[in-house]
Amino acid sequence: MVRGRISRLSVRDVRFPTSLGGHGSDAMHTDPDYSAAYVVIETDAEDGLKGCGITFTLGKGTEVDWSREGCGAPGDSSHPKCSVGLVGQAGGKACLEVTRGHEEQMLAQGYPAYTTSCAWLGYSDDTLKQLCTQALKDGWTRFKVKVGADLQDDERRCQLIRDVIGPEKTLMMDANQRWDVPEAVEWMSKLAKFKPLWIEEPTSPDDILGHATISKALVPLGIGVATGEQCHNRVIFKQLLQVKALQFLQIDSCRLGSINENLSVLLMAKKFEIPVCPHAGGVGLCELVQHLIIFDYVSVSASLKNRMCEYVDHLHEHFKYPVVIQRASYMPPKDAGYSTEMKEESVKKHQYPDGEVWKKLLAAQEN
Ligand SMILES: C[C@H](O)[C@@H](O)[C@@H](O)[C@H](O)C(=O)O
Ligand SMILES: [Mg+2]
Repeated sequence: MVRGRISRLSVRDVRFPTSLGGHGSDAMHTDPDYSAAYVVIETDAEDGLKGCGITFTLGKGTEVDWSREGCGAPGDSSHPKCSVGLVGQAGGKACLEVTRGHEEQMLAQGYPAYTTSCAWLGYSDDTLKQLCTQALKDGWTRFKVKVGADLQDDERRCQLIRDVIGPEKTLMMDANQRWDVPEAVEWMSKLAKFKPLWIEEPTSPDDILGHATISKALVPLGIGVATGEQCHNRVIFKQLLQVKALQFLQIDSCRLGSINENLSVLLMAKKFEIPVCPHAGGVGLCELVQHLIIFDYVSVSASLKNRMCEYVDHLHEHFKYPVVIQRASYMPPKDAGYSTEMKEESVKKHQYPDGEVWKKLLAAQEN
């Protein structure tokens, strides 16, 4: 049923200076400022029905998305590191069939997560050690480390992490597209001793056959290939699945334009029996993707084997309905909608370049 007509649309450039602390840094993106074009569509409906959307970027990309979304055509994102998610906030629960037992299990235990927050590439060894130690204490058992810029550094950092977390905990590696195909195989042969479960984005995300070659070469080493955070539609995923290019499929709630596109990928993954381990982090990606992955468990995959959702411990405080993590798991959100809405106060403060935070930072840069 249609309620109300669109009465106002706003697009704002919201940026968080994450580069100052090295948060989010990897072999490809050395100083990201986690940012978003934040869209709110208001209606004249009496109950104040509105829709909120985010396009995650690493800073400057917001300008591109800002102009595109301003034209009312979100959904396609083809430049590095930008994701689009736009959805009504007033919907109820997803109206698809659920399996009651699994729903109850989720409500009690949550969906298993892994953390990327301990081992960004720009963190010092001390920070790495300290964050891994703390994460272990907090109950985390699965960790992801950024690799790919310098082999010696990678070896030292991975050793350091294994020393803290021990041989049994799960370790994943993420190269953020840094290598070509032979280089990926060679590099991972050197890092195999640290027993990674997967290597993520070993090469260009568009190189479907390249991923297949890497997958095949790494099977004897017991390392899977994970990819998907840059895949913008179901056709790319279809081909990755068809040529056995991945062992772990990483949907991104915003990069794949629309919930429907995400759902079709979840269904394909089920058909090919490949576990979905969503990409998250950035600005609001954890908030959004938790809905999709819990739906996947309850209504599609019905399995937790080899499955976990990424968690990144930044910027949740700016969201009206932030994720709830307990015992290293995502607890199912209880509010209606897609958890996309940001706090107005945060948006105002971080608006670029006029928000309070940026005014100060830009003034300091000039002096
Ligand atoms: C630039 C970003 O922080 C990426 O490093 C991040 O999204 C990453 O690829 C991830 O898998 O979490
Ligand atoms: Mg990644």
